[in-house]
Amino acid sequence: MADHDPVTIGIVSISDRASSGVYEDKGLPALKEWLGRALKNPLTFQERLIPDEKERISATLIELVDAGCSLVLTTGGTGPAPRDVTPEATLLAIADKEMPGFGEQMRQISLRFVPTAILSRQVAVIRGKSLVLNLPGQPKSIQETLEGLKEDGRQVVPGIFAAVPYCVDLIGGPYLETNDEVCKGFRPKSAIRVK
Ligand SMILES: Nc1ncnc2c1ncn2[C@@H]1O[C@H](COP(=O)(O)OP(=O)(O)OP(=O)(O)O)[C@@H](O)[C@H]1O
Ligand SMILES: Nc1nc2c(c(=O)[nH]1)N[C@H]1C(S)=C(S)[C@@H](COP(=O)(O)O)O[C@H]1N2
Repeated sequence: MADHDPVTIGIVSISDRASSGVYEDKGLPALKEWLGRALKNPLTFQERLIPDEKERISATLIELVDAGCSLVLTTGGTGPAPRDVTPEATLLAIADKEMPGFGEQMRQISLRFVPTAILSRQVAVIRGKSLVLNLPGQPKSIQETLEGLKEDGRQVVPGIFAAVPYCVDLIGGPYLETNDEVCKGFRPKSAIRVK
C-alpha cells in the first residue's frame, strides 16, 4: 500500500535582515526543498518569515502548533548576539518538555563542518502533539544538521532527522516515512507499521 499519512509542517525563518528585505530569505526554500526530498508523506507547509523578536517568535510557534503542525522547524537566531533569542522564545514560552538530544546532536554534527558550531544554542521541545526544532541560521546548515555527514555515501554522523519520525509517533502524530537515501528514519522494530 503506497498511502502515507498527510502531514502539516510549520517552517519559520527568523532573521532581521531577511524579514526586512535586506537580503533574500534562503531559509524557507532550503527547508521546503530538504523536507520534500526526505519525506514520502504528502506535505503541507505553513511558512513564516519573522524578525528576531522573542514575543513574535513564541506567538508564531504557538500559532503553528495550534494550527495542527506535527513538526515545526525554525532557522536562525540561535547564536550569542544580543538579538539571537530563538532558543529562549522556544523554551520559556512554549515548551511542555525539552528534548536536549536534538541540540546536542546538532552541535556534534556541525562541529564536523565549522568550529563555531558550539556557538549555536539550538533547542528542541514538545508542545502538545508537536515537535519544535531550532536549526542554525546559515541556510547550508539546514541540510547539514537534518541529514548529518556522509562520506563516500556512508553515513559518518547521523542527522537529527533520523530520530524525528519515531519522536512524532510517540507524541501521537502522523506516521512519517523517509526516503532512505536522503535520511533513514530509525524506529524500533515494534514501532514499524506493517503494510
Ligand atoms: N534567512 C536567511 N536567508 C539567507 N541567508 C541567511 C538567513 N539567515 C542567515 N543567513 C546568512 O547566515 C549568516 C549568519 O546568520 P545569523 O542568523 O547569525 O544572521 P544574523 O547576523 O543574526 O542576521 P539576521 O538575523 O539579520 O539574518 C548571515 O549573515 C547570512 O549571511
Ligand atoms: N551546520 C552548521 N552549523 C552552524 C553553522 C554552520 O555554518 N553550519 N554556523 C555556526 C555559527 S557561525 C553560529 S553563530 C551559530 C548560530 O547561528 P544562528 O544565530 O544563525 O542561528 O550556528 C553555528 N552552527
